[in-house]
Parts: sequence; C-alpha cells; structure tokens
Amino acid sequence: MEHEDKSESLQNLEKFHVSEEYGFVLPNPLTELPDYYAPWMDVAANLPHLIEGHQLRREVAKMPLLSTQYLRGHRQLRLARLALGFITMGYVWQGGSRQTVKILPRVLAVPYCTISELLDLPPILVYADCVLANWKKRDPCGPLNVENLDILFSFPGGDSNKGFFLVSLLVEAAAATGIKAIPMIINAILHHDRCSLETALQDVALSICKMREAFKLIHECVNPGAFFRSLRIYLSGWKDSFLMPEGLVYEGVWDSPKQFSGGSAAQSSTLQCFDVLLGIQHRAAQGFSAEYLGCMRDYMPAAHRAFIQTLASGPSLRQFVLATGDAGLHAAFNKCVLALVDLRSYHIQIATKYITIPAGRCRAEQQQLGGCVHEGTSVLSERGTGGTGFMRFLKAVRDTTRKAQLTEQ
Ligand code: HEM
Ligand SMILES: Nc1ccc(Cl)cc1-c1cn[nH]n1
Repeated sequence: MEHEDKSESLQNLEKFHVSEEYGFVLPNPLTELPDYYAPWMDVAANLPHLIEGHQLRREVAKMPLLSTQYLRGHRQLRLARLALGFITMGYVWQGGSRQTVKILPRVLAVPYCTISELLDLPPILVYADCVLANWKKRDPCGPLNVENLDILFSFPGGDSNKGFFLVSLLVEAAAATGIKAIPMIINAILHHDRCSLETALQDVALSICKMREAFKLIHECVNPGAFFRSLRIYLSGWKDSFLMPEGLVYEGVWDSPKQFSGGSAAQSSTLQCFDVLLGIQHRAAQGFSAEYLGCMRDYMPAAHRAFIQTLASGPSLRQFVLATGDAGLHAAFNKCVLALVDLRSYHIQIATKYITIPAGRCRAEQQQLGGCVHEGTSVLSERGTGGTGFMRFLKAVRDTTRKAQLTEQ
C-alpha cells in the first residue's frame, strides 16, 4: 500500500482499537458476564482466598465444561479471557516453584483456547489482560486515578497486586496523548507541514514525561517483598522454563505440551509504538533475543499489533526530520528520544528496587536456611545467573534508545 494510503488508515484510530482518551487501554471494560459463566467468574473473583486455602485445584475439578457460544462481542471475550487467564496462572503456580502442574484441565483449557483463538492471543495471561482490561472506576463519573480505580481480579499478594496493575494502567493512560499525536505526525510528514509536525512531536515528548510521572506511584502502591515473593511468580510463563521444561499440556486441545512466555510490559504496545515512531531498533542482550521484543507483538491484541505494523511500514519520521535539516524539528525529535531514555532509566531503578535487591536478600536467606528462589521464566524474573540477564537487557534497550538521538548536522 502506498504511504498515502497508510497515513489515511492510521487516521482512523478506532479501527485499531486505539482510544483518543485511553490509548491502548480498553475503555470501560465489562465487569460481568451472563450468569451461565458464574463458575468461571466466582472462582476468578475468589482466587487469592482459594490459592491461600489450597482449595483452587478442588474448585477447578468441580467446574463444568462451559460452552463459549453465549459470549457476545469483544468486551465479553476480553473479560472471559481475563477470568480464565487469572485462574490458569493461579492453577499452574499455586504451589510456587516446588509443585508446578504439567496439565491444565479441559474445563479450563478448552474454553480458554477457544476464546484465545477468537482474539488471536496466546492461552496465557498477557499484559493486555491484567492491565488493559482489568480495571473499573469506583465512581464512573470520577477521574482516572488510583483513588477512583480498582482491579477486577487479583493474585495473592494483597494491595501490591492492585498497585502494580493500576500504576501500569496509569502509565498506559498517560501515553494516550502521545499515541493520539501519531496520525498527526504521519499526516504532517506526507504534507511537509513542519509546524504541525513540531507541535505533534512536543505532544509525544510531554506524554512520555507524564508516563514517567505516573510511574512514580509504584513506590507508594507496590511493596518490593510482596512483588518479588508473590505477584512476580504468578505472572511467570512456561517457555524456556526449567521449572516446566516441556511447557503446559492443554487437555482436550493439543496432545503435546505447549510453551508460552509470561506476562510482560514488553507486550505493551505503547513503548513498542514509540520505538517504531522514532526509528529505534533493539538488538539482542544476554538471555533476551533480538526477536524477544518482536515476539512479544504476538502477545498483543491483533488490532494493536496491526497499528504498530502499519506505523512501521509508513514514512520514516527520522529520515524526514534529517532531510529537512530543520533545527526546531531536530530538537523536538531528540526531546522525544531523551524522554524515552529517562523513562527507561527510571524503570531500571524500579527493577533494581523490586527484583535485584530482594533477590539478593533472598539468596542470603537461602544460604542460611536453604530453599530455592523461584527462578521463573521470562517476565520480571531472574534470568541467567544472579538475575543479571534482565538487567543487561533493560540497559541495552535504554542505551540503544539513547543512541537514537539525531546528532548535530
Ligand atoms: C515493580 C515494577 C516493575 C518491575 C520490577 C519491572 C521489571 C521489568 C523486567 C525485569 C523487565 C525485563 C523482563 C521482560 O520483559 O520479560 C521489564 C521489561 C519492561 N518493563 Fe517493567 N517492571 C516494572 C514495572 C513496569 C511498568 C509499570 C511499566 C510500564 C507500564 C514497565 C514497562 C516495561 C517495558 C516496556 C519493558 C520491556 C523493555 C523496554 O521496552 O524497556 N515496567 N520490566
Ligand atoms: N507492568 C506490568 C504489568 C503486568 C505485567 Cl503481566 C507485566 C508488567 C511488566 C512490567 N515490566 N515488565 N512487565
């Protein structure tokens, strides 16, 4: 398709399930399903209690095999997937790293895989489930802030669950004005409109700064110990996992076990969108392949994946700004890059506080008391020796971002 067509297609954000107000966040997610699905919703709503009471497996064994035919529309499918995703992660990880399961019972596997196929998402909890669709306003007319928000489902780990998912949601919501500026940027490039382009780039830089502001809430809303010892475990996946080397058998769906990566904000369309817009291409870092971020696009809603692909195949903002030799555009472009560098640097500090430091304490304890740190796979977990894998990855991504600045002409 010609660039001109692409710019037109990107003008219609709604087609890509992108909201002017909420960005990639699912606006006003449903909180209820038809009563027929009460067996799923009741277990999902009661997950922390069932897991802590070692009753989850018994409850799942009692569940009927429900048909997905009574689910109507995108939002009911997203809510059903969210509930089944929480139950699945709870079922697999309720015994921690000592008692993993190898088989997901058919009463979960069959509907979960059916719904996942309809949404073109893998049958494992992803960022688009537990962040983008896992929220409601207490007062529907109230603001989008921590005081007026709640999550729909949770793992054990208390309020840190809510804090982690809601802070992520607020970071995503802060990105909305930047995402909304993207069609304007593409249009300005195609019409050689430097003034509109500079204004839109200023919107992107301001939006990324607001994302970093929202990020700061993590300190008051998430406890490092609760995150490291509890929540992090439940988000782990079963790909390249030495705890589940074969992966997970989805009973009644596939005969052989399947491997899927755990939930990660690498599945956030927002950061990947800004990377593509600014022409930032990441490469391999120990433990994380160059394809890792690319592979995570398969864990995004199909419409969001299409938005990123359409953006990637459109005109290059980087090349356009370079070709103009315009100092104002040059500065506005670099402000966006530096805002992304600052966000990623701040994120690295957070990862240090919430993973590296608690992991160090945990190792010290285990050397005295024995027992094994959960060496989960993929997201938010230690990879490689001493948890350095992810830190090298995050620093490599940050440093590649820094190198994307346009140098002096
Ligand atoms: C307690 C808080 C957090 C911790 C400990 C943490 C830790 C990590 C770790 C270990 C990774 C690399 C592993 C992987 O991607 O599988 C990662 C990646 C990432 N995280 Fe977080 N994170 C936290 C919160 C957030 C939040 C709130 C956001 C934004 C909504 C975020 C955005 C990202 C992104 C976009 C990546 C992919 C790498 C990149 O694009 O820079 N993180 N995080
Ligand atoms: N913020 C997040 C929210 C949900 C899930 Cl599943 C993962 C993350 C995350 C953060 N950094 N890496 N992953």
